[in-house]
Amino acid sequence: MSTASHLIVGPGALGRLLALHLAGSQPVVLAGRRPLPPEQTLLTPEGGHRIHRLTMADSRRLPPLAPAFLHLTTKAYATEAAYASVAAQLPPATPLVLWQNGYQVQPSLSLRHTGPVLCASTTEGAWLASDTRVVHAGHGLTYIGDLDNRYPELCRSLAETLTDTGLQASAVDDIRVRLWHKLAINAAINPLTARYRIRNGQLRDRPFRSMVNQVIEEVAAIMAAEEIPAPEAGWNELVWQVVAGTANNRASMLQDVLAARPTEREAILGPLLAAANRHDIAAPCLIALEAALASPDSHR
Ligand SMILES: NC(=O)C1=CN([C@@H]2O[C@H](COP(=O)(O)OP(=O)(O)OC[C@H]3O[C@@H](n4cnc5c(N)ncnc54)[C@H](OP(=O)(O)O)[C@@H]3O)[C@@H](O)[C@H]2O)C=CC1
Ligand SMILES: CC(C)(CO)C(=O)C(=O)O
Repeated sequence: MSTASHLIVGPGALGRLLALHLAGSQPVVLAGRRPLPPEQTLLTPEGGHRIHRLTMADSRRLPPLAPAFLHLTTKAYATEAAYASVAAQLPPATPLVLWQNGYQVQPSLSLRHTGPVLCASTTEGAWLASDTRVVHAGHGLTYIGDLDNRYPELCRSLAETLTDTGLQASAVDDIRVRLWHKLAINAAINPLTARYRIRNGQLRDRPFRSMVNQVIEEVAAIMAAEEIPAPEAGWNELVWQVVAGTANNRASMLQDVLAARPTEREAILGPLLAAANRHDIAAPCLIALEAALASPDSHR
């Protein structure tokens, strides 16, 4: 049985970014559902490149492995299926690391998986240029924690490993709050940019600015009811800072809509709408965005 330290399932933008950072110093296996060339190139934000020959595997037929970490880097809507396909092939106590945006898979898999479940919330940015190239668009920060704070040492050790490879990471004891803060940002930016096919910075213009502010108002009320502490600078500042910092970006949800792929709307809007329902809070803007994105016309 191989002692590959990191098994990464989901060889997309984030999975390859992670694999190509870890590969210089750690045993890594990158697993997916379709064959990819083992030689992979990472284009760095500084304009350089790193090439590694990665060990690739079919996620449905893994070689015998006992990894120190199983990283799931699929989109939120594909994560349960990816987990189901690999979990039975691995020792049940294998630590799992969930890299998804939103707050959908984190609570359910934390309950279901028998080993430790760590959650990563990252502001790294990556996109795929081809089957052999991933572009690291911008450096970010990654927070690692588990929902019940049962594995602080494991979180620290993973954060140190990631930082050593060039992905700056910290272990935190409030990952739930951090995931909800990121979800607030994604809820205010992604659905509107996807619905109106605009770049993030255009949200500052009329008529979108007031729509963003209305979404923030609804999100803030839901967060308060869920007892998620507001960021120090307030919800408005949190969102508008990210809009300014990513003004030229096409948000991931817009990219998904343009490429006719499913979006992560359920993982981002779903937990907010469920909480609004639980606390009897009106959320007309979030409901309208969810309905617009759920409609088959959203991809036209
Ligand atoms: N990219 C980024 O910069 C960031 C991404 N994130 C989050 O990370 C997650 C992943 O995003 P990203 O990397 O961009 O997404 P991608 O779509 O680029 O990658 C997802 C990968 O998962 C694979 N996959 C899907 N189902 C399975 C399965 N059952 N078994 C194995 N592999 C599977 C897909 O392969 P296939 O080709 O077969 O469909 C694809 O390679 C998302 O939740 C996203 O929100 C968070 C912060 C930044
Ligand atoms: C922060 C933001 C909105 C940047 O585009 C993002 O996370 C995304 O596109 O999903």
